Amino acid sequence: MRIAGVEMMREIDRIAVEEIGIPAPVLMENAALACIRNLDLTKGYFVVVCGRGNNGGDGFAIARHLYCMDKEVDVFYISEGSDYKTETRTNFRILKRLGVPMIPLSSETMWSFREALKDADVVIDSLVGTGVAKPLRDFLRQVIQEININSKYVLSVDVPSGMNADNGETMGQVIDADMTVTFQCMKRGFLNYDAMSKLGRVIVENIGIPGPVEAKAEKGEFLTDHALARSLVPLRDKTGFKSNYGKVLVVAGSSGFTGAALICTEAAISTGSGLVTLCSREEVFQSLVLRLKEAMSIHPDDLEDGTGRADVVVFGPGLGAGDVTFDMLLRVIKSMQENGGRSKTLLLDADGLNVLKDRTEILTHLDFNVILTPHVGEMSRLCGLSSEVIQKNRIDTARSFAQEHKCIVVLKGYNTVITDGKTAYVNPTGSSAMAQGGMGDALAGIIGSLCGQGLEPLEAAILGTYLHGYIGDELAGENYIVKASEIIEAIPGCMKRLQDSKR
Ligand SMILES: NC(=O)C1=CN([C@@H]2O[C@H](COP(=O)(O)OP(=O)(O)OC[C@H]3O[C@@H](n4cnc5c(N)ncnc54)[C@H](O)[C@@H]3O)[C@@H](O)[C@H]2O)[C@H](O)CC1
Ligand SMILES: [K+]
Repeated sequence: MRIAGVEMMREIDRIAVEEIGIPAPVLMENAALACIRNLDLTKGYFVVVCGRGNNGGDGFAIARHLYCMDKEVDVFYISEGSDYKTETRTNFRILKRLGVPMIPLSSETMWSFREALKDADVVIDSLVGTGVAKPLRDFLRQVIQEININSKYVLSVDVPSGMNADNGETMGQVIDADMTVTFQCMKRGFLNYDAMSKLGRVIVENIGIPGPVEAKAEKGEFLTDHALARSLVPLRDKTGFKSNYGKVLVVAGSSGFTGAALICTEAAISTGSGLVTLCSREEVFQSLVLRLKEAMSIHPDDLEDGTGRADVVVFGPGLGAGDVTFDMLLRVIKSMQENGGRSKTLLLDADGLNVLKDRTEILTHLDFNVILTPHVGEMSRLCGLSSEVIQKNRIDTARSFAQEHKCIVVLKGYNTVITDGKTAYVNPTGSSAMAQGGMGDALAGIIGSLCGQGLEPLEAAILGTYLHGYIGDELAGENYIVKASEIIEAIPGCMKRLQDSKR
């Protein structure tokens, strides 16, 4: 599914109507019906609040459908401002002719508006959508405030009115929606963490604009959907041998951080790697000896050997952020450069990222694939921006770092961003039930394993993050929190279910 901002939505609309010739009233009708589909039609009394742009037009059309269904409908509308656009005027006039109660909003009608809001089972917010990107006029702010204070349940049409669809910021005042039915594409602004609490449940509805039209206006930003993730799960050949499923070297763990090594290694094994080797220090193996059943092990002195044999090196979990780790990283990089590494991948996580602080230029001239999996703190150390700035611009930050350093960035957190600098995918799975130590180590092992099984690094990162969160969501359905070890146990079953699913 594509992610779009204001300009891209306008362009999609223009191409659909002007170049392809889909009549604009058809799109408005489809938009209205998409909202109707998501309304609780067992309810009896609906209040529709309409602005003067096409978002208001959608609202007028929704009111008509509710009227046709014999629902009690009151329409309140902004009576002053710019002229109606053609389709909005058409829908406004139809309602007038039908005799649907229509009340212009003003200070005189504010009292009856308030009473209607209190009585309404559902309030439909059709004030403004993607057409406004500047601070709202005072009167509109007041209307929004009344809706927020007095309504039981609000469905926002396309965008909660007052939210900037590009960045999620509030333009003076914003509707606090229970559900947002947005059209055709996920809006970029909805991915802003601060915006999420205003959206309620988000439903993306197709309004009859064909995919190729969207593609013409596309800006390379997508939400990973189930169908994409499913299509990426590797098919295992009947005659496959362990050497067909990738050799992964995990370089991880130190005294006090043995769990990181164990989790990362086991995650790679459970995701389906043919051979997984852990490179760690003696003391790590002493405490893991009884637990690592399927993995092989090597001593750090043999790092070059292990790197030479591996298709993928996952480097960093629990290693420590000192010079020893940095030296090990340089040895891995040198060995990968020397071993003709175009198809090989280095995944850097945790301390593998921390040792790159102020040294990220070493990433730019490597002959093999590099994947970085930072959380926001690690991203901040890598790029020098504050966590606050990064969180407000997650896609842009990850994308420009990936572009500049010629690598793939997986910026972790709610709505993890995966990007190679050209395209960016936002992952919709996972929740704070997974916010625990060890989760990142598991993700690194999963992505590394998928690379070794032949997925392109970007694909491996897209599927790995989706799968990791998908498993977390399944487990969180019945558990308050989810442990990394539980994720690992569930990987094979979830991969099978994902692959077999029809959605
Ligand atoms: N994208 C599509 O294919 C379709 C979109 N539909 C709906 O149309 C809106 C976008 O409509 P548009 O007319 O461009 O803009 P809005 O309705 O969001 O708002 C414009 C409206 O707002 C008023 N206004 C402007 N600035 C201010 C301000 N500072 N303060 C207060 N009010 C302001 C002014 O009256 C403008 O006219 C999209 O979201 C969808 O809901 C289609 O119906 C289907 C196809
Ligand atoms: K709206």
